[in-house]
Amino acid sequence: MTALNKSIEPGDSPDLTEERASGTFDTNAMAAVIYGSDKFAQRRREISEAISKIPELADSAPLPFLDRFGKVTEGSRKLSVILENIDKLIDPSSYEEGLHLYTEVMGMEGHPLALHEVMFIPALIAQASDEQQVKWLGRARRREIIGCYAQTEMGHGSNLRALETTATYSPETQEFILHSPTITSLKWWPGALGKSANWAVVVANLIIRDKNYGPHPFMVQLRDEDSHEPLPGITVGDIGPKMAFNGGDNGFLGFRNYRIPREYLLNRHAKVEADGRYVKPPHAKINHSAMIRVRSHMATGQGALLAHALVIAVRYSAVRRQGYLEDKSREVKVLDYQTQQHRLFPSIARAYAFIFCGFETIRLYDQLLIDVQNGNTSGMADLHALTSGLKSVVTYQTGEGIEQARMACGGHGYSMASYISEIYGVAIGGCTYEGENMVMLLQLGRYLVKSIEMIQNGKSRELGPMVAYLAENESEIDLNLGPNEYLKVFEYAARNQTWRATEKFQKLRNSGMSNEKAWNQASVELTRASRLHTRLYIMSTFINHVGSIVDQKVKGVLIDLLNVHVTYEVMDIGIYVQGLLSSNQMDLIRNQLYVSLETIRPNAVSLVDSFQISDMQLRSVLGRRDGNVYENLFKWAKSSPLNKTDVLPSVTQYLKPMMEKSKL
Ligand SMILES: CCCCC/C=C/C(=O)SCCNC(=O)CCNC(=O)[C@H](O)C(C)(C)COP(=O)(O)OP(=O)(O)OC[C@H]1O[C@@H](n2cnc3c(N)ncnc32)[C@H](O)[C@@H]1OP(=O)(O)O
Ligand SMILES: Cc1cc2nc3c(=O)[nH]c(=O)nc-3n(C[C@H](O)[C@H](O)[C@H](O)COP(=O)(O)OP(=O)(O)OC[C@H]3O[C@@H](n4cnc5c(N)ncnc54)[C@H](O)[C@@H]3O)c2cc1C
Repeated sequence: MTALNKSIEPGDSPDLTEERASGTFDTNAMAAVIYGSDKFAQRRREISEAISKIPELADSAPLPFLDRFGKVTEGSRKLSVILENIDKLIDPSSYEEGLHLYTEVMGMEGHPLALHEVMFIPALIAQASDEQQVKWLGRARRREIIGCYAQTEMGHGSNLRALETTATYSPETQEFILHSPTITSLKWWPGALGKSANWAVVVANLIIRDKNYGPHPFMVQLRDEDSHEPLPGITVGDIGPKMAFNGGDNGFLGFRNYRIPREYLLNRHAKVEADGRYVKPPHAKINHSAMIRVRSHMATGQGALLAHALVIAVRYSAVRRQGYLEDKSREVKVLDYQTQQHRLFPSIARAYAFIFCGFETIRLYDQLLIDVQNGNTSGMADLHALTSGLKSVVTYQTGEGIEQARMACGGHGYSMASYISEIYGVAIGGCTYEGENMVMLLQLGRYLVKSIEMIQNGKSRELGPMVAYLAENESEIDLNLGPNEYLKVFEYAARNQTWRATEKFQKLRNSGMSNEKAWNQASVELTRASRLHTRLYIMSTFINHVGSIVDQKVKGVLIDLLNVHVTYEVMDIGIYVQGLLSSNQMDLIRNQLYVSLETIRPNAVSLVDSFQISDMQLRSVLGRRDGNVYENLFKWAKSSPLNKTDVLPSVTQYLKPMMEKSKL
């Protein structure tokens, strides 16, 4: 009989083999659920296999041992090997296959095409007219040019209305003149801008005859396509090392009266005629669409990052033995401690929840894109509100989960051999990019306040399906009935907090305070409402997704995981449900959580194996598939450049003379 867990191989650590043997479901079937289809899960495995057969695609050294220059060079080197072999590796027309290929080979530290695929091409698809797409999209897709998305400035990120870069239209020459008037107007942060990109989608204020029409996207050539030297009028470079993404070249960019043709305004939606007449877009915020796209994909992306950390921590916890339970003859696997399970299993549930929730959000974005291309922008506000909250909650909780995973690995978690700190650095970048989390929670807060105002004005029937619960009344909760009852608990918490926060805002405003001051004074409460609303959405998409699964064994374990999720999440928001649940009910939930941790325990390793993240992609000594951690940890340490010689020049030059001097 073949094992249900497909990761078992001879030579593996017996501890991991034992864990895998206790799994109750087929990990390939679970991978099909995680990656949307059996076909794609299978393609991922085939691509990983094909990559492993090309030695030049492997890291030339463990990435933590490379300096910044080495990391940037390594990214470009591997990219060139990928492109030489691309037809052997993937279907080049598949975005998903490409993403898997890049993630596996490049890792997460950044590379020259990261923003090209994630923002530049999508911005062209969403914002360039058909004619402009003929001109640039094919070139971008064939990678004849490398692009980035340059919006944020040194002095302005969250508040787009304050951007300083200008694009002034000159009807005489039919050109836009791009200019950076101050230091604070320098574009600052765009990924791949510093050294790699030769084109950019630049967001600048459109000025026509002294009137400012606000931020618009322009296609701008930055570097000569032959020499790669910056073009006259362009100042560009790298912004220096960061917390993570150090294989990437986030950059700065300034313009000195730099001219581009009128046709370089991305004009699918807004246009400037030759005589300077402005043609308005169908929605004032349509220029923000590249950001909505990235935010829509962030739940899946962050779920994957959390998954990376959990693969490492759960596998390692099954081979790490420390202390005793009943049997004093052998130390136990640390995964058997309830505290360890409480640290890790709710995060496994969240990783699955984020991935499933991401499917739904991407579907909503793809639908919106079609609608907008057909001139229907009515869904924009809803998706903007939803994705603003979602990116904030998933990035924060992912960071929390990764940090717990690191601590769950004890001392070795702190070593770069675990690679967890790199994953953490990458993940928490998401709390900031695509809109700082507090700012985005307040965007959702605005939407929630408006929803309450609709109810107050007798327009409950006009509420969208995601906020309809705000108009409902509390009902009795019977927690024995399963996940849907927990959903009602969350609805209660989100509804109560949204009403309380809105009423606080309204009361302050009615007391004579300005709208802005009242908003500011209610803002912490509003962000709390936004988080609860978003967590409700995540829970409901998790429940719906599990309900749709056909394979009964997979569904069974996901129901167990859902039980971990709903009980943990409700305990976590205890303070918001005190008016609904008695202390007996809270005790009941707490006990259900502890039982559900025990229930999931035999499947813990199989649940993380199902993410099917190869060793190459994981880059973690602690998280190796075979569980042979200790001998490889020693090998890894020995490969440190510091160990090339027994006596370092710094010892000879400084420490020895110091010790000699002290002897005198
Ligand atoms: C692999 C790693 C990749 C990393 C890549 C990273 C890339 C980046 O980070 S790119 C740069 C990202 N930058 C941001 O995300 C900036 C964040 N700020 C904003 O998005 C905006 O400034 C804002 C949304 C916070 C506010 O927009 P603003 O134009 O200033 O609008 P108002 O606050 O006045 O709101 C007016 C009105 O418009 C609604 N609205 C705003 N955005 C949208 C939208 N995208 N779609 C639909 N509606 C939108 C907003 O809700 C307001 O509505 P009302 O309340 O009805 O007035
Ligand atoms: C890894 C990484 C990659 C990036 N890639 C790109 C890229 O490719 N292209 C690009 O254009 N940009 C990029 N950025 C920039 C990024 O989008 C901005 O840094 C981000 O939007 C936050 O803006 P800020 O830096 O101005 O933060 P600030 O707005 O200065 O935030 C500072 C503090 O002020 C608070 N704050 C600000 N406004 C308000 C408000 N209205 N109400 C309450 N609190 C407020 C925030 O909550 C935060 O606590 C990247 C950033 C990072 C970290």
